[in-house]
Amino acid sequence: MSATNNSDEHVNKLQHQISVMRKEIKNLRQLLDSGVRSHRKQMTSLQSALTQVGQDGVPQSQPMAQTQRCASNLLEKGTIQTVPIGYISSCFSVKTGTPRQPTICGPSRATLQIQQSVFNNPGHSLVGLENYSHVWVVFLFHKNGHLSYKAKVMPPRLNGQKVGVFSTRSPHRPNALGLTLAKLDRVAGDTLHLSEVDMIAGTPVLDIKPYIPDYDSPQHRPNMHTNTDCRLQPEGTECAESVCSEDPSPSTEDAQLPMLVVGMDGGHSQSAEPRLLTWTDTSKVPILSSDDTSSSSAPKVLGKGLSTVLAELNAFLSQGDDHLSGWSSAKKFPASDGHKAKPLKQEEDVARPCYGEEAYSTIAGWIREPPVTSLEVRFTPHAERDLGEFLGPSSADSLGCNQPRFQFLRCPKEAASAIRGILAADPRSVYRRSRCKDRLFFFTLDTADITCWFGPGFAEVLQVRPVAV
Ligand SMILES: C[S@@+](CC[C@H](N)C(=O)[O-])C[C@H]1O[C@@H](n2cnc3c(N)ncnc32)[C@H](O)[C@@H]1O
Repeated sequence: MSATNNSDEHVNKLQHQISVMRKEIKNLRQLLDSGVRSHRKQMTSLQSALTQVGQDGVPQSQPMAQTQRCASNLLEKGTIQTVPIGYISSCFSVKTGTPRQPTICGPSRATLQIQQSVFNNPGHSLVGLENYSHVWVVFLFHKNGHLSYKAKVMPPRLNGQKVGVFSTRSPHRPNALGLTLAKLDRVAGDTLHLSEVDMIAGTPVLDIKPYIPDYDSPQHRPNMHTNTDCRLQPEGTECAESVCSEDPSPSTEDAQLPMLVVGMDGGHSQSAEPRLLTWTDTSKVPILSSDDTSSSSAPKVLGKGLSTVLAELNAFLSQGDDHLSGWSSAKKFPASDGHKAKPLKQEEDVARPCYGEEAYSTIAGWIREPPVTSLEVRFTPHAERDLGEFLGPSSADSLGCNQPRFQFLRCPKEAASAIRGILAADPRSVYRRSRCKDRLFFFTLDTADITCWFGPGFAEVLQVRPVAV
């Protein structure tokens, strides 16, 4: 009897506990709901507040993380609030008479001071830029007068003929964005000293990027694994065997580009990076010695030792102007000054040729000699087979089966080439590279999901699967 009473009591206690817990859960749910509601409200007001910035100039005092979340939402929709990083002071005050392109008038000079409202220490944002001779300036045509634009325009030099606005550099375009490649004469603290500009005073500048011929000039681009000939491999059929093997020979394009690359021991007092000197017009570049410069292999030239290269360069230059015929701008080139190792300080006038004498562009040494080495890329036989299954976008379905099909890439061989390029450059973040070395790495290329892993000095593709639809 007493045992039954005890178990009844126990059941009652349990039931009571359950009902208390239910109440607590209900309360928690209510709290959560109201929290979510207020969070949503906050988000909406943040978004509308953000859209106001720039229109009324009121700075937002919202928490950073929330603001960034909202800003990224806006970015994804293509809505951005631009904040000029500075305003041009230039020798041109009105549009009339301002050069139509920077190449028209080299001595056209300007300065750009980075605004303190953008960075607490504006000068910090320019550290390293002194290694470059040219910068892209992205700016607003703020004096367009009206914001109208037409699909077809009449470029002055076409004398009345019309062409599509996007085939021109007309200021009257949607978004009124201008792009000028300016010469960077000097960086002094928070200020850039420029020449070869075509912007009027007061022009709001949105961004500055270093000019890097390897990225920005097709004739200077290194071999990008793009010379795949899909015709050698019937699309999606017999590719599997050799689809992933590396091209044995360098591209002919590579061989034809005798770009002179000279390592300069800039004796840089602030950074250990060497500067590279590259001739911008490779077609006019005299070749120093067939062994060293005809192959356009920058690391090879640099690998020789800077002093040897400088000695060779000086020897070449001291041979006189005869060797420079057909290269008129170089005749005035200040051979010794321009090539001597010279400390580059931010606040110092850099020994660069004056307008009309420059025949080169310079870039930071780490662009071509980065501390991150490129990786060897391998495919497992399994991954090769996977990739060989894919068809090109226009190939006829073989045997009517449901083979995976690329949308953009022309054939598995081209895909293998793209994968090689991506992995050789080690796409991992610094964090992943150091902290999660052993993790599998996934990425998507066209319609293929790629799985790989990284070992010391190599990346190996393990699997290539069609993207799940
Ligand atoms: C043809 S645009 C080319 C600008 C730039 N190099 C580009 O390709 O985007 C150059 C002309 O724009 C005009 N211009 C320069 N700064 C401007 C500004 N802030 N607002 C409106 N027009 C400007 C000048 O008349 C100049 O001759």
